[in-house]
Amino acid sequence: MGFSFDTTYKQLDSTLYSRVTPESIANPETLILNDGLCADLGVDTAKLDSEVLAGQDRLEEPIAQAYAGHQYGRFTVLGDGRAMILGEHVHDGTRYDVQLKGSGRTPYSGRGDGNATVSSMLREYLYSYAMRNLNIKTSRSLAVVETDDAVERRRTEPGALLVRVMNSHIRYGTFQYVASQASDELRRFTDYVIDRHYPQLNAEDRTYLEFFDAVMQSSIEMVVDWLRVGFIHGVMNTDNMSIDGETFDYGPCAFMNYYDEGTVFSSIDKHGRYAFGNQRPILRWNLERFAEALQPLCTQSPLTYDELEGKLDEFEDRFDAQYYTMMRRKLGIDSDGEKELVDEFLKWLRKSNADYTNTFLELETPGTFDDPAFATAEFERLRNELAAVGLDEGSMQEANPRYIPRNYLVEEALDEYLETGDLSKFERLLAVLENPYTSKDMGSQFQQPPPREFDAEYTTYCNT
Ligand SMILES: Nc1ncnc2c1ncn2[C@@H]1O[C@H](COP(=O)(O)OP(=O)(O)OP(=O)(O)O)[C@@H](O)[C@H]1O
Repeated sequence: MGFSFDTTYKQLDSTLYSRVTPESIANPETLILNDGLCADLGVDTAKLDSEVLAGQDRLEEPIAQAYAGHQYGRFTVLGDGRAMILGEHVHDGTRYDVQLKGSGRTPYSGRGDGNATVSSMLREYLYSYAMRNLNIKTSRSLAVVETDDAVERRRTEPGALLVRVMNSHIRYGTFQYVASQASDELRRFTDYVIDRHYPQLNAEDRTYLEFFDAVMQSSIEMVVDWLRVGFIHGVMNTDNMSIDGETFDYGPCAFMNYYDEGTVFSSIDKHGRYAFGNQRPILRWNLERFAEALQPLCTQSPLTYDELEGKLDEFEDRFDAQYYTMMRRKLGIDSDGEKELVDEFLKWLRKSNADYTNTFLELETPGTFDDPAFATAEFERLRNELAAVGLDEGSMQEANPRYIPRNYLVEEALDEYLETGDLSKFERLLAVLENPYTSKDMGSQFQQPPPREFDAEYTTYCNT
């Protein structure tokens, strides 16, 4: 079977999207296809040739979605400027958006060319693949298709399309957009989103307050998962915050190596707004903007704005509870207590600036890494204290990855493809990241952090 589309978004108000046509593409070439995702979608890989993947053989008229968002704190009206939804694919009762990214201009492109470079789409493929295998809710990448067109960015590269699959692409920013339009659509749109994403808020107790609560909870879980593995999203604008707690838009993201809550890699994040340790306060800020977008619903019962603010006031406690539960799992502590020990360990991490990923592996199995940070009396003392209450191997193995996408290895793999057309390094990395918690030894080189100088200079880019 191929895709089986049934696009409910088109039943919404026409201001919410535009009907679009993918650009015609000469010689699309599939570089990589995600077999596991094809199986999950119930789609036969033989049906997905590069023409189909590039939207050239469409079953439905694609749409580009309208949305708004706070970008670096400033409100802007946006929309899919280089993306379009081919359709909503339904399989086994589950609905998925199938979206093309890098598919050409749309009514929302502004001055943009609508395109994406092959290295940035391969990069997004790899990070979303890693996140999924790290058991973090995320968009998934079905394929990368290279085109014949050259795309000019920092360097000129072949263009490419990414076929991206999500439960939906509805963002906090979609609500901001609907709320900013003088229309009655907000209530209908909110009901649509509840039906699609939170059907468990069933008819009797379905209130908009519970919807807000559920979105807040799924976002907290997502960001706590990021903190668990050292992920820095890099561009937590409200248009990149999924309503369903799915991580997406892997533009300037990267994983932290050496523990420092101020870590920023994105070239345009000059003030560290989206630094590793700022992801929690930024999530709260974003939720405030989301609550404001729901404000028009508060003029009628059952929701009042005070109730929404009451929920926001729970944010810190709820985030902390989730965060400490997660940290205890990383340290193999079963019980609910030991907050002080967790804090003491975090203090050590801040001071030592040790490699975040390897620290927990070293705690579990001392002597794994030849790193002076782990040969100190203080680390030894903390380990002994933890051993008295924690270090439960089972929980540690589930919480602590052995492999993350190390920034320098990702860059080497992408450079090799650009320079020689050889994808083997990239494919090897995907193989390592297929089972990031595996006990199988994939080779210690994949656990090696970069030289500190490389890490300090490392820069990621948006919209490439
Ligand atoms: N080359 C481009 N041409 C047209 N629009 C673009 C281009 N690059 C980015 N945009 C638009 O700029 C806005 C912000 O970009 P952002 O980096 O958040 O999105 P993106 O990486 O293109 O896509 P997404 O957030 O859906 O993963 C989006 O509305 C996006 O569609």
